[in-house]
Amino acid sequence: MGPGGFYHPSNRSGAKLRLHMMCFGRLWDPVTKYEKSYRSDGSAPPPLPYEFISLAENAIQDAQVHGLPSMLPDICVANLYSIYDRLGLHQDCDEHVGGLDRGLPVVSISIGNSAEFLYGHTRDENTLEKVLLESGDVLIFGGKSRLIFHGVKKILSDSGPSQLFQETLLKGGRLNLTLKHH
Ligand SMILES: O=C(O)CCC(=O)C(=O)O
Ligand SMILES: [Fe+2]
Repeated sequence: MGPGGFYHPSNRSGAKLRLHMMCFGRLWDPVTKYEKSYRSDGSAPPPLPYEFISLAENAIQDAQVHGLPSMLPDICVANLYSIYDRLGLHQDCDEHVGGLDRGLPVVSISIGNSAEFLYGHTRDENTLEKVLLESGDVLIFGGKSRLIFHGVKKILSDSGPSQLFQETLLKGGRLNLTLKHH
């Protein structure tokens, strides 16, 4: 919380999302998208840490067997979930159309409690696949799957590494770092 830190975002209808969020590198928000450089409290996003960039680049390199284009991230959206939080089905589609067309990958890193992650090529509930994202998992979606529908259905309590919860401020929550190129 506080300037530049986690806040409680709303969607376009004014309803609060069921998570807290902050950005590194540049600003994205469910309502203002990439339009604004400063948040309503006047704060600018903190710089994108070099370690985040290198994590994303290494992950994409490791996935090269799947023929994905490389991607130099310029934004990290950090989502913080309590065990009661979730994220509805959506597409990450506010990035430049050229990058979307080329299928520039998105790198999503999970830390803390596990999440039930749903994904599919349509919004149709019956065709959605489910995968459990555990602490340390890295999910990459790019190429033909860049505009996949996805969401977090549920956070599983007491499912993260106890040492992580003891030694950090992430007390029983889940942190997701989504790295992409605007
Ligand atoms: O928390 C997650 O695993 C997904 C986050 C996400 O889809 C997003 O921030 O756009
Ligand atoms: Fe997303």
